[in-house]
Amino acid sequence: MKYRSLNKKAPNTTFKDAVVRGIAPDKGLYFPESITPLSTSFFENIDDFSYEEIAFEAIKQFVTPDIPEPVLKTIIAETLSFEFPVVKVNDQISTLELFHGPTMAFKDVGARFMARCLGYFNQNNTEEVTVLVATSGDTGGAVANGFLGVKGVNVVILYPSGKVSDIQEKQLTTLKQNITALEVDGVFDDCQDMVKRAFMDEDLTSKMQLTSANSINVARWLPQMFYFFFAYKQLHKRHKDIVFSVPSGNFGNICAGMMAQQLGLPIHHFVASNNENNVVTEYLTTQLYQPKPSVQTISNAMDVGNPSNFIRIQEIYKNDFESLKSNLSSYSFSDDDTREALKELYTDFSYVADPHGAVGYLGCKAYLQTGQDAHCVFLETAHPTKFLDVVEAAINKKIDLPPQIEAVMDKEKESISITTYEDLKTVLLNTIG
Ligand SMILES: Cc1ncc(COP(=O)(O)O)c(C=O)c1O
Ligand SMILES: N[C@@H](CCOP(=O)(O)O)C(=O)O
Repeated sequence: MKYRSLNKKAPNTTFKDAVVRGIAPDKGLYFPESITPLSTSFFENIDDFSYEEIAFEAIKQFVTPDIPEPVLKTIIAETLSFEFPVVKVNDQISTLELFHGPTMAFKDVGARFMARCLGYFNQNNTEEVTVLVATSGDTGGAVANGFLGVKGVNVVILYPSGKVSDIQEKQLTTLKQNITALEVDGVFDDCQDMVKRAFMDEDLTSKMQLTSANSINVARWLPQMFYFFFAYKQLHKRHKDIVFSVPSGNFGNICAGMMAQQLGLPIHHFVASNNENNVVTEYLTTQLYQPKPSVQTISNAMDVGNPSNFIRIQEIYKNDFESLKSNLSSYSFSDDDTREALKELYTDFSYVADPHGAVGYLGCKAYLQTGQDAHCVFLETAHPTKFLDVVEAAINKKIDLPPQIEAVMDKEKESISITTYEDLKTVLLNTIG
């Protein structure tokens, strides 16, 4: 598969080159040159396929021949070594739990998949690669875990100081080895802007090979398609019209769902569930796309004011507003709404959600209230204990820590504080270059 830049000013390139570069030379996001739907018989017989086989069919066209089929099978088997259960909430709503991986957020799949692709591409390479990551909470931990100890790879994580949960901060600042954490005096969008600027900076790119492990990187983004297939396999016999409510920030996850739909997965509709960072909700109402500075919320990983993947969504729907609107609804909720939802899920359904999942649940409710006869699945994107204070206060109950979280609690944080892009450059040139 070849990839093209959505800024249209860079040459088309291979999967390998798109992964190693992260972003195109013209600053555009890479997008597959073509999408070939899977056969109808694949969907008719989906029950006969294992998750690994489904994932293989879904991603094969996007990564071969750069990743040969036998290597891809191994990468998928190693990536998908945990559960993806759908849990019933009530007759009209279920949740797809995506937090059973090592760092307990949905980012584990993409991070592990990308780390292995890069490891494969790098096996005979003597030059080191520096992976730059901006995080609003979960990507950093997942990438740190996925890339820990990978030969020839340095990881530099930028996170907004004071704006990630205590446990998220532990996950991204305590691993050390080839992982460096930079605590930025700013918001997530500042971190993301610095990362994107670094890719265009010849002072850096002439001295080091930089790539990204955010969803801008196709190897981090595309494996997120798998979730939608796994939910469909679990639900399709019981429910005809399946709707996904995706708690959204950088819009990589929902955009991966839209790619799954392009492959032919029968998804009835998408709901982009937002906290008060609601650029896309407003776009669908006003048709004006106006990125704005992010505001801090209790669903902090979605505190994004300028979602990177919106351009890919526009591409999927060919910049046709009506076509997008017929496939996507979007709602925005306050922190008070989110706390109420956490309480309601616990009191009425004995389900302990995290604040991001709670926003997804509210999205399902809002969509179903429009009178739609469908089954809505909200993605439970992180484990509730990652947001311990918020969740325990909302449900008025202590919750047990799983071993993955327990393991980081007493580890010592190590980070470097930075304020400006020049600070980032200095760190990269002095520590890594
Ligand atoms: C727990 C959680 N939920 C939702 C999101 C939003 O996902 P996306 O950025 O793909 O829209 C994130 C961060 O990406 C997250 O960490
Ligand atoms: N919510 C993310 C922000 C970055 O999203 P990504 O999918 O583009 O990596 C986070 O938790 O860091």
